[in-house]
This record gives sequence, C-alpha cells and structure tokens, in this order.
Amino acid sequence: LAQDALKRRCYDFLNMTSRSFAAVIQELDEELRDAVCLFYLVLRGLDTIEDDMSLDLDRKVELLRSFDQVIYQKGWTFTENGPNEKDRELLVHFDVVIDEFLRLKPEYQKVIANITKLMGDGMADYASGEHRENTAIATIKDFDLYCHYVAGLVGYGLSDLFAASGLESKEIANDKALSDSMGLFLQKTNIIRDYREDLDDGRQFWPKEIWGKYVEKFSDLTKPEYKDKAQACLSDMVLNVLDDVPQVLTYLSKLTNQSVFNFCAIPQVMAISTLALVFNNLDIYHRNIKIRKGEAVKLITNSTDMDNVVSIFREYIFVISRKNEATDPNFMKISMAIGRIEQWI
Ligand SMILES: O=C(O)CO[C@@H](C(=O)O)[C@@H](OCCCCCc1ccc2ccccc2c1)C(=O)NCCCCCc1ccc2ccccc2c1
Ligand SMILES: [Mg+2]
Ligand SMILES: [Mg+2]
Repeated sequence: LAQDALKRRCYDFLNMTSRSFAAVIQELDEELRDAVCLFYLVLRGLDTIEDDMSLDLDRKVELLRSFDQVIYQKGWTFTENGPNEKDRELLVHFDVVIDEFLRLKPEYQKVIANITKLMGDGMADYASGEHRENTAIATIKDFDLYCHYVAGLVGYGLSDLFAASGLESKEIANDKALSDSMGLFLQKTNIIRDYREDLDDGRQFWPKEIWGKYVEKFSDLTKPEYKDKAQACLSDMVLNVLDDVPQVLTYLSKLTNQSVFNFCAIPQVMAISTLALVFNNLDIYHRNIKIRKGEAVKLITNSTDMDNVVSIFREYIFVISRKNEATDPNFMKISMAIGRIEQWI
C-alpha cells in the first residue's frame, strides 16, 4: 500500500510538471508506463537544474555531471533552486522519484541512467559556454548538438525502452538518426515558439549562424524597424526544422504497438501544428503563442494511425506553403523543403 502511495505521488509530479507529456505517458501500455514516467521525472529534475539561471555555475556543472549517480542515492533532495524555478517542488521531493526509480527493472534503470549521464554532460558543456554571454550556440552544428543533448537523447532512450519492453522491435533502437529527429523536431519547434520567453529569461538558443545574417543583436529581432529582417530570420529557422519532418514520419511508420504510436505521434502532430502557426507570425517576437485548445483536441483524437498522421502533416505543410511569401529571401528554399516532404507524404 505504501508503495502504491509512492507511485501515486510520482504521477502527481508528472501531471504537475508537464502539460503536454503527462496525458500521453499515462496512456502507455502497463509494461512501459512507469519506466517512461520515471524517465520523464528524472530528466525533468536534471532540466530543472539546467534551467535555473540563479544557480552558481560551478555548482550547476557539478550537479549536471553527477545526476546519473544522484538517482541511486536514496533520500536525496535539493532545495537550492531559486524560488521562481518552475519545477523546484520536484527536486524538493526528489527522494520519492528515486525510490520509485530503484523499483524499476534493472534493464530500464540502465537505459535511464545512461541517457541521464550523456544529457547531464552535454548540458554542462553548454552551460559553461552559455556563461560566456550566450555565445554557446554559434553555428547550426552547435544548435543541432545542443538539441541532440536535451531532446535527441530522449529519443534514443525511448527507443531503447520500447525495444527492451518487447512492445516494439529491436530495430527501432538501431537507427539513431531517426530517434534523434524525433527529439530535434520537438525541441527546435519549441525553441522557435519560445523566443520571447527565453529572451526575457536572458537565454538564447537560436544559432548566431542564422540570426546573425539579419541583425547585429539577437534582441533587435523584436524591434519594428527590423520587421522584414525578423520575418526572414523566422522563416530561416522554420526551414531548418522542416529538414527533420521526413525522418519523424519514417520513425512513426515503423511503430507497431498502438499505445506507443499514440505516445510518439501526438507530440509530433502538435509540433507540426505549432510550426505552421509560428511560420511568418511575428507575434513570436512579442509573446508566447500556443495552438488553440480546440485544435489540440482535434489533433489528439485524430493521431491514432499513420494515414491520419500523414494527412495532418500534409494539411500543415500546405498551410506553410500558403503562408510562404515570394518576397521572402528563403522563399525558394522553403518551397524546395516542402517539395522534398511532399515526395515523402
Ligand atoms: O522546462 C520545461 O518545461 C521545458 O524544458 C525544455 C528546455 O528546458 O529546453 C526541454 O527540456 C529538455 C530536457 C529534459 C527532457 C525532458 C523530457 C521531455 C519529454 C519526455 C517524454 C517522454 C519521456 C521522457 C521525456 C523527457 C523540453 O522539455 N523540451 C520538450 C521537447 C523534448 C522532447 C523530448 C522527446 C524526444 C523524443 C520523443 C519521442 C517520442 C515521444 C516523446 C519524445 C520526447
Ligand atoms: Mg526546461
Ligand atoms: Mg532546459
């Protein structure tokens, strides 16, 4: 009974810390649900360290690089987060997560600990660079590497958990590029959508190799006199994300378990819908925009098989092509990226 209470508290933390993933994780097949829930909570705990700009850099790096050992330390909790840190409650009660993590099958624990180590080291590498006034994400290569660390690796770990559970074939974990794209598509779309929120937090994730073509200072993109430059920069960022669409659809087409498919497909269709919403929408420089609740519900109910998911992607790719303006310096490149995707779908 005490164990059920522990597990209940973990799902409470899941629902507390994630609007978008809590529902789809709870829909997963029995065999995978707890492992994926704890995978999420462990990494959200790690990210709560990474996101806290009030933490001393050396302290942050030490925690990020040792988090894969923290998850084996019964009783460990953390109260050094700033008062406004979104998910500080999770770390204040992290001993509950650790107790549940230690009850998982050793094979699942190994996958989670391995990804936690890789992600923590990657975040630490970036945090040191970020401290040098935001020059950490200079090139598109840096951008891909950062998103690999914080999201691509989640794709790696999920594919490993799917394979280990026997609900999907081992093959799903072989093609790392496909798993990586599942994370990159979600993370890059969020980074575009969150421009304003991150700017206000003193963080910037857009690669200077892109925005530096249009403005001197990253915050110039919010100024009315740079409106045309800001629009061209935004379409350049969307162009970069479109490259991941064929791999995302290929990954989804390989899934055979219904609950795994729903879990994987729903965040991706939300992301393509968000990408179409932010494309050529300069509001992103001023506020955080989100897809309407009604649209989200429609997407969730229609993302249960590959044909429906492909038609949802086709619909939003069409929205992007319609919003594509001939005066945009990236007009042709966007048209060609859309052409490549349409070949696939
Ligand atoms: O603070 C926030 O709320 C947002 O933080 C963002 C940031 O700080 O950049 C950022 O933090 C990233 C570091 C922690 C990763 C946490 C995570 C997220 C989703 C999961 C889903 C299932 C299992 C484990 C998961 C772990 C964030 O949450 N970005 C959202 C996109 C990340 C998507 C990860 C991902 C990758 C592949 C997937 C494949 C299939 C289904 C879900 C997938 C989910
Ligand atoms: Mg975060
Ligand atoms: Mg983060």
